Amino acid sequence: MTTMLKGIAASSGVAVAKAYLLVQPDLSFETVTVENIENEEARLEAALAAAQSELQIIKDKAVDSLGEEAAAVFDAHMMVLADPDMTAQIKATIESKKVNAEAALKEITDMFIAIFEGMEDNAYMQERAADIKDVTKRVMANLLGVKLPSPALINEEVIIVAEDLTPSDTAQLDKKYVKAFVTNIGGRTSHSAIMARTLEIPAVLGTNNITELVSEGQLMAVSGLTGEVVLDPTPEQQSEFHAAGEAYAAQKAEWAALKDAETVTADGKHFELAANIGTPKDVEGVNDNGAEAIGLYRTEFLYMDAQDFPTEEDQYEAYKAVLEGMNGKPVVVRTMDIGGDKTLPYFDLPEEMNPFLGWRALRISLSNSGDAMFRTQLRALLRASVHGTLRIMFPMVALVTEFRAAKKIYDEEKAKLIAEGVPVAENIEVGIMIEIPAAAMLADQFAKEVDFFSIGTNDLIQYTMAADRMNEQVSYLYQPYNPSILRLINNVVKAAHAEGKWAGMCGEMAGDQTAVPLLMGIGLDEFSMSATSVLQTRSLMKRLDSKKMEELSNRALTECATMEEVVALVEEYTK
Ligand SMILES: C=C(OP(=O)(O)O)C(=O)O
Ligand SMILES: [Mg+2]
Repeated sequence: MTTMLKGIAASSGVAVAKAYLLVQPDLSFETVTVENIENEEARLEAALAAAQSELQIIKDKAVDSLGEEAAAVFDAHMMVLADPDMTAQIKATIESKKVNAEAALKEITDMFIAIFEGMEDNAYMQERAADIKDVTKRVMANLLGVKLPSPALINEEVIIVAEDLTPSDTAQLDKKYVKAFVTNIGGRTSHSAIMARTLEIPAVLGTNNITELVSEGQLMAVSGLTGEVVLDPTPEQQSEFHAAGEAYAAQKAEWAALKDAETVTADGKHFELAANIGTPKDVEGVNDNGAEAIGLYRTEFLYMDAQDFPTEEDQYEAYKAVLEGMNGKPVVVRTMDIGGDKTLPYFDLPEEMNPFLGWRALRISLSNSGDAMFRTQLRALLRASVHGTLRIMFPMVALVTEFRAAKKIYDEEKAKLIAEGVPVAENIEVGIMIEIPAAAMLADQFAKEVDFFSIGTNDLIQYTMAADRMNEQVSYLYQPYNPSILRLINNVVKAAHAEGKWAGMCGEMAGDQTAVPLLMGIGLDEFSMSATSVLQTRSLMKRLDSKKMEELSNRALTECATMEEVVALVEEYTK
């Protein structure tokens, strides 16, 4: 029977394909007495061999998409599988206890895990314990004949269904086969949504319970334009979704004609259209979509995709590649923003009640344990600065004194490099993100000391509304067009201009087609968004008159009490 549901439209595009459940299967089993020992040992051998070949394929794919170093973890897994001692002990247990392979596998691997985990001050052995756990799951799944989800093994067109997707899950999705994804949690500004837009994979998030409603292989139709998801669509519904997909493709082709056009309004005012990136690989998409700059390079992905802190040299290479790839166009690099929903396996972040209100981003960089990491990043950036137009930005600034402390460290590292005779570019702008209401309120004071602002609305909205950006139950409070948010933004832009500085925006609101007319009216200088939204925004700006948008924003700022009133006003002014 056809089921329809609605989630948050998080990445544009339409798809009709079979569901692929990326959820952990039930690996429970009964311990049974077996007579046929040989048969049990053969089952074990077969499961080990199947797990080995699955891992080989996963590893090969990971080498292609993430590089040798990041894929090395799978070598460790394959070594565990091939360990003759462990296999011998499992077989010995089957023989002596006359139990099924599942029970013997569990008994022996549990024993190894307990021994390794017990070596508390030996990080290497702790990691081996984690490897054994991972590998055991795969062998157990093969014994039980259930499928362990392995997105890297997908070789037909599917729609991924999951509770949530981590940035590294998302990075492994192959666009050739993954036609869309649908999740239980997350919203437009969650990192899975941002990655989906970068990869141009349609996505609907925050459906609450899609993982319970859909079964493996069930046909689904998904629209990342409207947030609609249909299970077992009728042939008519399938053709409707296909038609919507074609209309969207035609629209995209129209926008593509604006790739080399200037971003000017109908009355000739220029706005800078920039793109956000997560890795040097994304630069290609930035140029393909005709962006004029990179307004946010989220460097934390460099840290998240690594097995250990990235070295100064590794970072230098990444920053250089991005600067060179942009051919002299400005690149705003944000220093690392770890914490919140972004954790590092090799860095001990404390368990917190409220990670988004906790120890994250610049707060880590300015602490004793983050100091060395921060200085390494700044040195890599300063060294790379000669390869293009670099701007540096600090995330999560609440206090003027935090900016001063960060700037002092920056000045120290710059002076050291110059003393060492290392060339450093002369005019590197140093600015801050405005994503905490305290900084938005005090923008006039900050503006005297910083070179620029970039408003991070993803966080600014969640902190202003006290509504977690990942929690769909409070997503109704997550209101970019609420007059309170517009007033904060207006305060920031006007404060910057009063000091002769520029103000941009790198939160997802900058590419939101309802927000853009308001932001143009407020006088935002730079709009940085998913690369895939740039051309659509250029097309919108070309149609609009800047003076009329000023009138619109003034009215929204002074007359409106609710988001709905603002939206109605935008509709009236952009018809
Ligand atoms: C751009 C932002 O940063 P992130 O989404 O990485 O938190 C923001 O908060 O708006
Ligand atoms: Mg942020």
